[in-house]
Amino acid sequence: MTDLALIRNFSIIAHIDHGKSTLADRLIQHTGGLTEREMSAQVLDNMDIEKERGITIKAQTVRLNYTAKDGITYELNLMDTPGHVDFAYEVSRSLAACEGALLVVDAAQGVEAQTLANVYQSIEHDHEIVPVINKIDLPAAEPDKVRAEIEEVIGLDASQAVLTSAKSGIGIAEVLEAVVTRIPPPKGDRAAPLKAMLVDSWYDSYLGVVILVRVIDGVIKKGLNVKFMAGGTEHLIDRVGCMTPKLEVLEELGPGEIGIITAQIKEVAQARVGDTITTVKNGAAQALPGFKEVQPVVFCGLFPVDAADFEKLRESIARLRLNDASFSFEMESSAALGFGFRCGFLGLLHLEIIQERLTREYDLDLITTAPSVVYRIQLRKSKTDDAREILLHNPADYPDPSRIETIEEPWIKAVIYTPDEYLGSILKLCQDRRGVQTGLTYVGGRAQVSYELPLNEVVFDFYDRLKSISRGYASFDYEQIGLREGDLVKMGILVNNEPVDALSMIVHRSVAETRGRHMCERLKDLIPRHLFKIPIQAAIGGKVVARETISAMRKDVTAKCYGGDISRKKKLLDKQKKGKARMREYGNVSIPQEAFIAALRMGEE
Ligand SMILES: Nc1nc2c(ncn2[C@@H]2O[C@H](COP(=O)(O)OP(=O)(O)OP(=O)(O)O)[C@@H](O)[C@H]2O)c(=O)[nH]1
Repeated sequence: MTDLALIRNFSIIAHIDHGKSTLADRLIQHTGGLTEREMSAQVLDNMDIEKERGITIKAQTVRLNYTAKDGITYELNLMDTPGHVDFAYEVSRSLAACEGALLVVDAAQGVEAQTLANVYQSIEHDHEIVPVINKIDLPAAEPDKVRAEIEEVIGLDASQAVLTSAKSGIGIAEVLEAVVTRIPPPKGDRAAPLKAMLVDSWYDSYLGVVILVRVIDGVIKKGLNVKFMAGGTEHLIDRVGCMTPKLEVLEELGPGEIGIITAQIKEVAQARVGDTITTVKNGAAQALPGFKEVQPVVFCGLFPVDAADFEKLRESIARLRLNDASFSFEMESSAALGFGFRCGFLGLLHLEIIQERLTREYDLDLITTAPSVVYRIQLRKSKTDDAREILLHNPADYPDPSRIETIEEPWIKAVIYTPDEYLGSILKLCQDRRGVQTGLTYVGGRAQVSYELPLNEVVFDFYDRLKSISRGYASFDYEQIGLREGDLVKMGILVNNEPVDALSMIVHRSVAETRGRHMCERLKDLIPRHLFKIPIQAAIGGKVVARETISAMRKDVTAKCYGGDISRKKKLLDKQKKGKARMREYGNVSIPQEAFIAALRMGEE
């Protein structure tokens, strides 16, 4: 156990790409946590997909032993936080485990939407915030301007901001000194009943479920019987340690310390982020505040392209779920797609990550149906059924419209930060997505716009569109603000007069016709011609709101080689067959896999 006065717990908050992971790696290197050789790039982002996309998904923590200028060796616990809005709750728990934060701002880009969102959270946790202006090596760096911006926009004193280049290693020692001298040590009582916050958990193939904890009061050690207060389960601690970033086994973790424990737990679902850990005997009476059950907000169906892969998909999903308790799945069957799973995610990025891992790590070809949010529907009484409330996760389960009293949809509050010249197009985008503007301010040639938007309008491609119309300069952050009633209807898509349930979606009546028209136009381009004419229709109830027709193909593809080289003909047929494997048959129409996702991108409106 370390004396409380010598502990510093801090996190790094930053907008995506401002250099958080690079700085973290430098701090580890400087304090000797790893030798140069062990120092593979970006130690903290240890998942492949994280590395590829350059974003942090899971919070990780490392302990650094730093001997400061005063000659004293301090225990620094550096918490890496996820850098994406989908993981906001995990961020809030990581922040709650610290007393301070380094606020990393890119010297060329300045303050961005996500910087603001995270810094306000950090302020709410009463953190001491140390501004770090990074990337000062860039020719476009303007540290003085960024310093002024931090003061003006966030209201923090930035006169003592540390200037760094994490890439070339400038200012790293200064950052460590600032952590020791400016961030306060934790408080805690060793004699009090154990109270530790479960900050994060992940699955390790050797250790089983590993739990990251922050001890508030008391002591946690091997052999202790503990209770997870929200989860209601009891476990025997079999290992206590910390990451340096290698695992180092410790005797115990005392108040104020951050470290890891294992307890023969098989699934991360049992170790819920934000839970309070106490002893079974003489434990704490009250749990720590702030625990929340995470709920998936975006749902979609995942179906194997090849029905024979269903079992493999089931196993792969179950395995992924061992390590990610925040996504949910249940079996679903669709008339057109056969057997698959309805899965729930924290957001679109989370959806993409899971989908990508299934495709890549488990080698599965998947069809993803239209993502949908969760709607709350009040049903009227019918002859056979009482009035009741349902939660709709799947457009295919949309009830008989005559029974619907009200439908409510989730809304978000979004903050967009953009250079002035893109403001007009951004306002139009938000307006087209049924947004309600709630604020607009200017700071140094940049606009900060706040909008309330239906989540349903954001889940498809809002972020991509925002990035493309602002050439990547606009940034976006959101939080959920609850349900609101809306005039929402189910729009079905018929291909050759057959409903394709995987393409049906819930839309607001005011935009249904436009969406329906776009969808039909897109499908017309995406579905190959057949030997017969194919009508594509968008319909609400029995009413067709848009229609396109794919004209018939004139000739059989092999007709060209009639009487010619037989091997060429065979090749063509093979090619066709391969193409077919990635198609889905609807009645007698083949729809390529890409059509399912591509058709959902709303595109220019
Ligand atoms: N020129 C320059 N580039 C830097 C510096 N620090 C980081 N970078 C680069 O900026 C990019 C983003 O850095 P990361 O450390 O991955 O950013 P991050 O903030 O951790 O990103 P998330 O994990 O997505 O939040 C990388 O290409 C880094 O090499 C710096 O001081 N100077």
